[in-house]
Amino acid sequence: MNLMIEVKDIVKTYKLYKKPIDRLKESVLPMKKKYHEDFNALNGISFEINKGDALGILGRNGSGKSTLLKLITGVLSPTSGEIKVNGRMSAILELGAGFNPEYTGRENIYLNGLMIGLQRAEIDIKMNGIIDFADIGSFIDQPVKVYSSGMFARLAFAVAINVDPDILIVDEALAVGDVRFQMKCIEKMKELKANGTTILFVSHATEQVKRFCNRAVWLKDGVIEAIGESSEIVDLYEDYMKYNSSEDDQSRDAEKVESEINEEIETDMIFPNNPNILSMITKVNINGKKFKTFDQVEVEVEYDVYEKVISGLLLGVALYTPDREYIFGPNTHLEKIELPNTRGRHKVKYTIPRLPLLGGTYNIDVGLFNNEGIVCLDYKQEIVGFTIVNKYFSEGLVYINHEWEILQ
Ligand SMILES: Nc1ncnc2c1ncn2[C@@H]1O[C@H](COP(=O)(O)OP(=O)(O)OP(=O)(O)O)[C@@H](O)[C@H]1O
Repeated sequence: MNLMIEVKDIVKTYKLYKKPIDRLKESVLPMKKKYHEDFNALNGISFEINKGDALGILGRNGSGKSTLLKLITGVLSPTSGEIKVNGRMSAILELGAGFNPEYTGRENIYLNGLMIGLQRAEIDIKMNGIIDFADIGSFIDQPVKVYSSGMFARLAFAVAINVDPDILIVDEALAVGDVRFQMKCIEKMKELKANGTTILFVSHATEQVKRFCNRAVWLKDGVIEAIGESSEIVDLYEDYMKYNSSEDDQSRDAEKVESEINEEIETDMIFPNNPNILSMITKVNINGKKFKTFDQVEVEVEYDVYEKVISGLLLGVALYTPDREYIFGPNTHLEKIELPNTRGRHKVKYTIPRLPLLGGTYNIDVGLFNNEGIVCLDYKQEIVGFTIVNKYFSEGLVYINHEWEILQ
């Protein structure tokens, strides 16, 4: 095992001032009164990352994720503790960080390359690859202050990803940029991961962490709540968030999933004008609105693929209660079903032969993803629903097979 990052008992204390003037008072009257409160954004963090690990960093807003990444990249220094980094690191922390707004895109590629530790000649060799990857046309010779956030994202990613880093650090940035570009980035990140690059990845999209990372750490109020195998940690975190998410977190989640409820869509395949739409769910049908426990439920999903082919396309069908309790959500990738992924219209039938749910109302979400579920191509929340009505025969959410035995 090759240790790439070692974080030992890190504490990061920020000084919090009630009013801006307090900071000034404290600096001009240094030996007098203390005008600030100490706030530990991180408190006693220790972990190690080995070569080839992809570590997802989870935590609600303000839990200390960005602070941790800034400490690892050296943008900030810890108040106490030690961080050892072994290898060349490239990072996308905040979009535009590390860019000089007055420089052109091309000049900023040099600036970033030099900061990462490349020689000018090495940057020259990589320059065309980076420009091709960013794909922002003639803007590459414009000052970056005129860029849109999408262009920024493209350039920042193109640089960070194409400089052969030993360690790549990505903070949320994937959320910016269009689907096509996200897919390109994920492909490249997978390639880096396969070649042994160590990756640290902060994302509010827990599914991305589950699918892309092998390990994850959950930060809560500046301490490690859990660390380990990514799917386990994501499950723990999601469980916690279900009952403890703030409005802030919820609004982020709502942004993530554009829900289009019970939408009726065209019957003929129409190619969308928007080049970011690569595939779309066009129809979802269910074989009834009212069932009894153990009835067969069939959901037919029709979708269009607008690309010649979408590698790694997957379809997921998820069952929810009206309170958005997640009951069950298989997908074609996990179950090794080869989903048609070439240009044209396709139709898939999902069958639950004996639905074990007890009385109540249930909803179904349908999602199309690519790259083993990392990039969402289309998502229909609560697109169909049904009710289960029975004569009274049991209680609870699901019927679990069981036996009774009278022992005495
Ligand atoms: N420069 C600073 N001065 C004072 N407090 C700060 C400073 N930077 C961050 N903090 C505080 O430290 C805590 C951790 O912040 P941090 O940005 O690391 O959280 P985060 O998990 O990345 O949050 P988000 O998901 O919203 O980006 C927060 O309470 C934040 O308000």
